[in-house]
Amino acid sequence: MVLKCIECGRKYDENDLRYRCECGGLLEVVTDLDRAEDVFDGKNVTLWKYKSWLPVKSRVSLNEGGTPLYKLKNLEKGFGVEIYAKNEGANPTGSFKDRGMTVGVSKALELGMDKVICASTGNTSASLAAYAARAGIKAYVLVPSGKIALGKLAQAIIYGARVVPVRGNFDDALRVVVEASAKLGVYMLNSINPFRLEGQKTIALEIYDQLGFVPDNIVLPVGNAGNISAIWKGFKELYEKGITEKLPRMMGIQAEGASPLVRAWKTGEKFKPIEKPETVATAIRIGNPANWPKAWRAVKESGGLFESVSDEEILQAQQLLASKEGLFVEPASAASLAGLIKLLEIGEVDRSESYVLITTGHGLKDPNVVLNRFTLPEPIEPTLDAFKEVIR
Ligand SMILES: Cc1ncc(COP(=O)(O)O)c(C=O)c1O
Ligand SMILES: N[C@@H](CCOP(=O)(O)O)C(=O)O
Repeated sequence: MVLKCIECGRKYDENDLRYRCECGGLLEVVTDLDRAEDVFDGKNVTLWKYKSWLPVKSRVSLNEGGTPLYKLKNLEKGFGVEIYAKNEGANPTGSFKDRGMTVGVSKALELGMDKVICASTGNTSASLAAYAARAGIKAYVLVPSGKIALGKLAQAIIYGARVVPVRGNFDDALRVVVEASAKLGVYMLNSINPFRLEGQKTIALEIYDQLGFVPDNIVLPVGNAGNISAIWKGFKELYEKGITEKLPRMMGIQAEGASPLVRAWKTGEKFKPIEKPETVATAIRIGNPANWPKAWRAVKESGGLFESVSDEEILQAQQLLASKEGLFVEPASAASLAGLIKLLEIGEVDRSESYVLITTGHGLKDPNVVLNRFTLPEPIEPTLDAFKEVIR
């Protein structure tokens, strides 16, 4: 396997320690499709079932992947469309990042690296910390001070990472991490690292394996824009290998206050970062998505779209998923349903098609966002009469 620049096509050895091309372009792994096996029988789905599609030989694993794909029957009745959710909150640390980290940390060991680093709005740091612990190597995680959900911070701390709060947002932290990885000999495991995205492309492989068909549309939240690029790469490889005959449309959803891709998409202007991103969905509070050229290509090639949703729409969708389907996801993940609802309302989508929402992270990671919106009633006396009063 080799690394290839998505801008100029220059190739590099897979063991070159680099994250970008000399021209500055993003790199991607060129998968050896002759080696990739047709294992799609709908059985025993886990990430490592697809090892012949992945660019590593070693394996640092916590049994990631194999996440449930639910048919959202109650929401389907309400909205009159076929909807599924691929629930990535069921991964070992509660988000899709584990798919990237099992491959990324395995690659770090193959390259002989004993220190890893990332910038994070929370989930990447939790996941990197866990996989570094499993591998017995040191993790440094830089997070925007005061802007990371409680559960994610607790995870990074308890897994033993060196947590470094930064006075600034995610984009500022990532700048420092990119410099540190170039100058201090630490291996960077943000999604600019193409091996991270190889792990994440297994979401596509699993969706096909579990459904037995390629859905018409994939709807997912977009932050640093790695996941949408990775999932598209997975579907394209299935297609290029001749296993599937169809490709889905990729629909990327951003929060209104952090939506540089939506702005460029809708205005036709050149992509420009947002200086001060803001949203209740802290996981996607990102103004300068590092993978934006890959995400743009995924949406363009697939005939998809970018759309934005307000914080209120995100929180309502979070409540809907929990109260109608028993799925508690974090706010960023609910942006996928919020996006689909908005697209249905404005008539931008076809009601006869199927939609798979990627619910990217577990709701328990960010309990405050729920507790801040709801107040408990006064306590009652411990008697049946008091309870009867309540339900009267
Ligand atoms: C829960 C959650 N959802 C969505 C995203 C967005 O994914 P990406 O950065 O790959 O676009 C992130 C991280 O950015 C996340 O943590
Ligand atoms: N939401 C992410 C942001 C960083 O994205 P990455 O995929 O580039 O690591 C996080 O959890 O930190």
